[in-house]
Parts: sequence; C-alpha cells; structure tokens
Amino acid sequence: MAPLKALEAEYRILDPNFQAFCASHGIFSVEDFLIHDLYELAAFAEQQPTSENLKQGITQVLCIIDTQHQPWLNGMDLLDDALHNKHVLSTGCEGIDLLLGGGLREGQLTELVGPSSCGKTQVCLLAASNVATKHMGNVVYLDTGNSFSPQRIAQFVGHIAGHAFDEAGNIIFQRIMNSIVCHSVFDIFTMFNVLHRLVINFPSQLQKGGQVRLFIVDSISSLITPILGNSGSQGRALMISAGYMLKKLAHEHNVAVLVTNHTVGGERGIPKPALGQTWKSIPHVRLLLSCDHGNNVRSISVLRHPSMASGKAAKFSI
Ligand SMILES: Nc1ncnc2c1ncn2[C@@H]1O[C@H](COP(=O)(O)OP(=O)(O)OP(=O)(O)O)[C@@H](O)[C@H]1O
Repeated sequence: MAPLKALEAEYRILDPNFQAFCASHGIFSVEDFLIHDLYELAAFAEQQPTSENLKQGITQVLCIIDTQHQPWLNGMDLLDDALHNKHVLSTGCEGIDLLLGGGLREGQLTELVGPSSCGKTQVCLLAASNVATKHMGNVVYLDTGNSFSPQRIAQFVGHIAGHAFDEAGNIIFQRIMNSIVCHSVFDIFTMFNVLHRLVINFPSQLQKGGQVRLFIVDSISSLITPILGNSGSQGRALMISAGYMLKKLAHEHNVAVLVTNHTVGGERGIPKPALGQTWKSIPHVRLLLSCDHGNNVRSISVLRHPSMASGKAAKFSI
C-alpha cells in the first residue's frame, strides 16, 4: 500500500501537517495504519490544535483501506455466489468429470499431480479443447515446457464436435481455436506479468469475444522449483504470492484454474507432489494422476477436496 505522501495529491486532507502528525507516531504508509491502535491515535489527534483536520485525515485513510479489501461475505452470500457464478466445467474426460461431480469448478484452483509422462499435459489440452468447444469460453494456457500442441488441440476439438470440419464448419473451428490463447512462460516473473495484465485488463480485454473460463499453468512446479533452491523465505514468499494471485483470479473473475505439478521421490521411494508443505494448502483441489505404461489406462484419485473424501478414485483413458 502507498506511502501517505504519495496520496497527498489525490486526497488534500492528507497534507504535510497530517503526515507530520502520523510520522510522530511512526506511521508513514497506509499499511502502518493497520498495525496501530487507531482509537489511541484519534485521542492524540484530539489534543492537537488542528484536531478536526487530523480526524478527517484518519477517516480518509480508513476509507482507502476499506476500498482495498474484499467485502465480508456471509454464508448466504457465498452460497448465492457459488450457485450463480461458480459453474462446473466439464474437462471432456468422463472419468475425471464423474470423479469431480461434473468437472473443474470456477472459482477454484485445481492441481493435477503426477510423474513425468503420466498424461498431465494431455488432460490440460483436452480440458482446454472441451471448454472452448462445449462451454464457448476463452482459455488462457501458460506453457512452461513447450508442450502445448495445437495439432493435438485440433484433434480433440474434432473428436468433441463428433465430426471433421467442412468448409462451412471451418469458421466454427477457427473460433474455437482462436479462443485458446497460449503464452510461453519460462519464469515466475513472466507469469506474474501475464496474471497482472489479465487481472487489470480483464473486464475490457478478455470478455470481448467471450469470457475467460479456464486458466491453465502447465506446469506450475517448473516455474516455482527454481526459485525455491537455497533462497529460503524469499522463494517461498514468491510461491505464496503466485498461489494467492491464481486464487484471486479464480475467485474474483469466476475462472477455473488448473495447474500441473510433478512428483518427486518421497519416503521409501513413494512418489509425492513436488513443492512441499508450504504449497500443499494452496490448491482447493489436488488430484493424483498415474498411468500404467503397458496400456493407455490412467488412474486419478483425490488427494484433497473441499467437499469430497480423499482417496476417491477413477480410471480413464484419453
Ligand atoms: N497425440 C497423442 N496421441 C495419443 N497419446 C499421446 C499423444 N501425445 C502424447 N500422448 C501420450 O501422452 C503421454 C505423455 O503425456 P504428457 O505429455 O501429458 O505427460 P506429462 O504428465 O505432462 O509429462 P511431463 O510431466 O513430463 O510433462 C505419452 O506417453 C503418450 O502416451
């Protein structure tokens, strides 16, 4: 949040006199207000010759703080929001949809965990194709490892539509393909940039040709693992910020967010999700994907879900 000095141009009442009064109490920014006893501050203001102006200044800063945080929502508001704004998007994969009670939920961050080559990218490409074809929604796809395949998307779209596209249908095919936007992103800072641009421009830019309904990061672990290294708390802080921004995007814009995460060897060689304990609590839904390389059958099970028992599993093939 801004230093008080930076707000003076917009809010005249936060003049140098007010700033000096705040500075004498160790308050230099809007953030500093949050950790101060404001009743005590108001009492000090009362004793000053310019008490009226100072009290107006305090009220002004509280108004600024009010506009920064989300409004409080009671249970009824949340239920209403869930029923009217947070729809379920089918992934195009029957097994996953059945397991999740319909598919990916808007407003939630869903994480797909699995070892290399188990099919995480295939599920992402299928979900993108299905949302663009069946739900007529836009999809933003962050590809971190050059694994996005437009040919595979085209194959899925043809399969979902149930037919090859003739000349007349070509316009529909082009609309579907155009509604999936892929960004190559190789570091977390570029992802922050994309998210920032998306959130800032959301209402005008992204709803023009249909709302963005699905946001995919394949894979989140390859963006986060390099910053964890030995950098300790700084890397973890960036990881938390990434999770926070993805969840903010999901909640405030009613988008389903799907990220992938690889596995690493855990105790007794049993694979476990990478990114560790700090990340564990960030996704709303965690799914573990595995595959038997002898055939095309994949298994998926629930590791974490807000309204479902862990361990529930299904099998599917793509
Ligand atoms: N065009 C295709 N048609 C059918 N199956 C495919 C096709 N392309 C890839 N696959 C299957 O998908 C598997 C690779 O899956 P995918 O790339 O989704 O794995 P991943 O879990 O994302 O792996 P990584 O973590 O290494 O990126 C291949 O082993 C192959 O069986």
